Amino acid sequence: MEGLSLVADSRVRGPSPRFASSKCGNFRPLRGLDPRILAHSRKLAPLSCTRGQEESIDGFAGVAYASGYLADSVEVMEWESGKSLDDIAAKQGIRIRRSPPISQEHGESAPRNILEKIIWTKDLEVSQLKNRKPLALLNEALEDAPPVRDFIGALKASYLRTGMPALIAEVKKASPSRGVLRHDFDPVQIAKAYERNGAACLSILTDEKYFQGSFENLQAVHEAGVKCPLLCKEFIIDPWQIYYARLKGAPWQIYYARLKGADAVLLIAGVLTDLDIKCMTMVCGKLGLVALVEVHNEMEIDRVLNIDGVQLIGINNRNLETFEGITVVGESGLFTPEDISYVQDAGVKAVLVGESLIKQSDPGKAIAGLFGKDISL
Ligand SMILES: O=P(O)(O)OC[C@@H](O)[C@@H](O)c1c[nH]c2ccccc12
Repeated sequence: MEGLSLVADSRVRGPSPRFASSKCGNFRPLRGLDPRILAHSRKLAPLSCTRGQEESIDGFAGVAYASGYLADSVEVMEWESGKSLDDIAAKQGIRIRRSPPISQEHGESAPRNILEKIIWTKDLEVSQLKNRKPLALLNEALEDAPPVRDFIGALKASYLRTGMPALIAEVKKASPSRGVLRHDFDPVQIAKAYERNGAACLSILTDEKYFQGSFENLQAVHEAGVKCPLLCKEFIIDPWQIYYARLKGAPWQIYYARLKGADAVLLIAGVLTDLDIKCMTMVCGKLGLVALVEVHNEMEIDRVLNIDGVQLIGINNRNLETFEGITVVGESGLFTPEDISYVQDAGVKAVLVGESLIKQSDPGKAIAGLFGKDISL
C-alpha cells in the first residue's frame, strides 16, 4: 500500500450491525468470498454447503469450496452460527468495511480512510463488471489463456544473479496520496525501460479511479513483448477479479485475439479475511498465478503465515523477520541505495518500487541510481 498512513486513522470498533441484519437477506451480492453471497449470485443453494453439494458448483466455487477444510473452516462456521461478517473481520484486525453501512445508525456512512474509500468504489465497480462479464464466461475463456510466467522464479533468479533484492518495478501514473507522479506516462515505454535496466518483474496498476491505471495498460505491456512476469496491482475483493486479471480482457475478445494475462496478483491482508486469502490463493493456484499477499503490521503477518499456500509476502513495515520458504518483498517508499541495503539487511529478497523510479526523467536509468549499480548486467 501507500504506507501505513492509509489505515492509520482506523479505530477498532465493534461490528457494524449491517451484516448482522444480513442474515435476514438484507445484504448485497458483492462480498467476495462470503459463501452465502457467492451462492446467491450464482443462483445456487446457499451455504449449508456440505461436501457433496460442492461438486455441483463449477468455476471459481469449484476451486474454492471443493476442499472440505474450507467449508469446515472457523469463519464459515462462525458465519453459519449468525456471526456478522464485520465481526469476523474485526476479530482478525481488519477495520476496512467492504461497502458502506446501509444506514447511519448502522455505523458511519463516510469512509474512515482512503483505503476504505477505494474498497467501496471497487465494490461497486466489480459488481458492474461482473454483470457484464460473468464468471462462467471468463472461466470458459480460460482455456485459451496464454501460459503464465514464473513470477517467483524470476525474483529468485534475479536475486541470485545480482546479489541484491530483485526489483519489481511499478508502472504507476498516480496515487491518491501523491497525485500524478508522471504526466508523460507511456506504460509500455516505461515497462520496456524497466526491463532493459534489470527489473525482474513489473507491477502494473490497474485501478483507474485512484491510481489512473487500467487493465488496458496490463494488456498493452504484455502484448508489447515484455518478458518480465507481471503483477496485476489491483484491489482484489472478489475472486472474479482474479479471473479478469488473468484474462486481461473481456472474454468474448478471447475468440478474436490471443490475449496475455497477469502472472501474479496482489491480495491485501488488511482488507481480506483469512478465508478470503485462503480461497483466493487456491484460485490463483488453479489458474497458475502467484498471489503477493501484502501485510502492514505484525498481526497481519501472523495471520498470513498461518495460511497454507502463501508463497510471496509483501511487507511495508520494517520489522522484518525470517520467513522460511516464503519470499519477502519490501514494498513502498524506497528511494536510495541506503534504503535498498536497509531492507536487504532486514532479509528481503525483492523490492517493489514505484514513485522513486517513475518520477525520474528516465525511469529505466533510475534503477541503477536506486541500487547504486547497474543491475541489468
Ligand atoms: O511508489 P512506492 O512508494 O515505491 O510504492 C510502490 C508500491 O509498493 C505501492 O504502489 C503499493 C503497494 N501496495 C499497493 C496496493 C495498491 C496500490 C498501490 C500499492
